[in-house]
Amino acid sequence: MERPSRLLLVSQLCIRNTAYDVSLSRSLLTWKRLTSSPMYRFRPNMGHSVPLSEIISVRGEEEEGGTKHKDDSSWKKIKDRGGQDSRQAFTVSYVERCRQHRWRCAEVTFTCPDTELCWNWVRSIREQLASISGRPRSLLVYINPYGGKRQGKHIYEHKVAPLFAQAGISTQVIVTEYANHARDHLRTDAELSNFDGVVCVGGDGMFSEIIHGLIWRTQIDSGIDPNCPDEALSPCSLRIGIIPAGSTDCICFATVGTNDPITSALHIILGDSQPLDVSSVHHNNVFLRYSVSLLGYGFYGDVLSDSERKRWMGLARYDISGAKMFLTHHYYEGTVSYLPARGAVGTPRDSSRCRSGCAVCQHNEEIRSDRAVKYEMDEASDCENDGEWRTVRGKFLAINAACMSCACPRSPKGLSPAAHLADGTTDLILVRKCSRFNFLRHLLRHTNKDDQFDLAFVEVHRVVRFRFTPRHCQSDSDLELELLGNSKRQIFSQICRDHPACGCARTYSSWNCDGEILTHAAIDVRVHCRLIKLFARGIEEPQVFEDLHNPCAI
Ligand SMILES: CCCCCCCCCCCCC/C=C/[C@@H](O)[C@H](COP(=O)(O)O)NC(C)=O
Ligand SMILES: Nc1ncnc2c1ncn2[C@@H]1O[C@H](COP(=O)(O)OP(=O)(O)O)[C@@H](O)[C@H]1O
Ligand SMILES: [Ca+2]
Repeated sequence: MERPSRLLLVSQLCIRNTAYDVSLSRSLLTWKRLTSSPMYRFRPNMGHSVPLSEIISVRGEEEEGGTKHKDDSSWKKIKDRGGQDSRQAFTVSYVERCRQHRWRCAEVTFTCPDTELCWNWVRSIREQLASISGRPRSLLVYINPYGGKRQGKHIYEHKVAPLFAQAGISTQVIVTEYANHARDHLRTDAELSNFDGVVCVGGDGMFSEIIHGLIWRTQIDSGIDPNCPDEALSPCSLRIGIIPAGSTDCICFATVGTNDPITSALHIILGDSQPLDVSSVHHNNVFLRYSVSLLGYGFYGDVLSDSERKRWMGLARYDISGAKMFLTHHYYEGTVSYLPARGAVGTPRDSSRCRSGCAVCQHNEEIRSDRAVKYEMDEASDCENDGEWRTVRGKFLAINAACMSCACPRSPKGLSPAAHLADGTTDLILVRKCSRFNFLRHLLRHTNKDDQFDLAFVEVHRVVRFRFTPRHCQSDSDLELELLGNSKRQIFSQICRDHPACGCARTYSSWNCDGEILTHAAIDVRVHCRLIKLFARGIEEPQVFEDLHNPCAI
């Protein structure tokens, strides 16, 4: 156990009638059983340490007749059951790590011999907590009541709000009334200076609304034109917390390691910060959307278009549409050009993964800033100036770009398992036309340990920018999917009905952009390194929590 340096307080206090040596330093709260009791003499005395940075709150507490009366503000002398001795108690709530990256709120209650000492402990711990920088005091919360299983409001009220209250965080809560309510509120109405962060209760689609509002607002406030694909965008200063309450929730899963509202709430309370790359998507120099997870044309675009019509089925819609699109086996012709990430450490085939405090992300960030200083250029465009565009033409079943791993419960390692959250690159995955059997092999490898890229018809490139032009668009890039409209779609679906499960070429698919359908097939995508920040820390390596002592050992 780390020996706390410069102790602020040391006392003998009791936990459940057992005496402990308790100490507080600037970084740790430690309690260790006194060994004088004959009962414990021969048992190992490990002690227990909680980093100050993982303490949620401390509160004064009265213990009377076995029932506890919480009292945050005032301190009263209380009597024990016999009515003779006076005792005071305080309770510390802290983060406890459970299996599979889940966090829980654990509590330990210390009883003190006198009021003065007890008060001293509470005051000292509170002072240390107040000196931790980066913890939010005030949050703007958006709840999508219709996301996922429609549990957003319930999840927030029952699992999250009590924790925020306990941590002394004030909130303004907005339950959205229509799609894009949160986006539009953030763009124009929200008084952002009142808040230390924004909380999104919903799925990937809701998160997408939040980042669209926040990024847009930040650019307008900084005098940057978000429509220009070559502009270096200004990073958003407010962090975003995700309380998962949607269908896939891959952004939460890939940045925290689990989809659990309590774990997410605790990351927000501790004030974690995880920067995230964002891709901007343009069509003919007109801004379409931002993406942080999956940009998918072909298979994933078709699955999303089809599943939107089946929303009433709930979460099963992705399975039904997935199976249908797999059988339909459409492929699409087009040209992909991309700018490889040069000078960046890491490749999409690495066996190492982006984890909390990722060295690859940090290294690439340093390279970017060094270059920017050296060549006096903006950081976002430096990779592009010395790069060489490459072009791939062909028939594709799927074209996917993953700015992050896109891990989710359905695919725990994700679409691109070695992708990084904040390295300024996206992994461009090209799945060429192949047999259904081979495509199934590729898809199934998303769900097991085998490498989904180790197949002759799959290629993957780590890029900073790419463009896609569908074949029939090549001479007429203005063609809009929307204008294609129903007439052409009907012709194609007629053809497909005439040839069931034909595996035929369709002219256009659509792009699935973080769960939203894009209106154009020809797009220009550019990665903006660390444009936003989340209240998260990336997925922790397992040994981080194995090293920490388990309170159950007390
Ligand atoms: C035959 C077996 C096939 C298994 C294939 C498993 C691959 C799963 C890869 C999923 C990648 C998910 C990327 C996240 C996408 C979300 O933005 C989007 C929208 O999520 P939301 O509904 O808003 O939570 N969900 C989907 C399925 O397109
Ligand atoms: N009040 C609302 N009514 C209808 N749709 C909404 C509302 N608030 C948000 N939305 C939209 O609902 C869509 C799905 O939300 P999301 O929370 O991502 O759930 P899911 O993961 O189930 O798709 C998003 O595109 C979002 O814009
Ligand atoms: Ca990335």
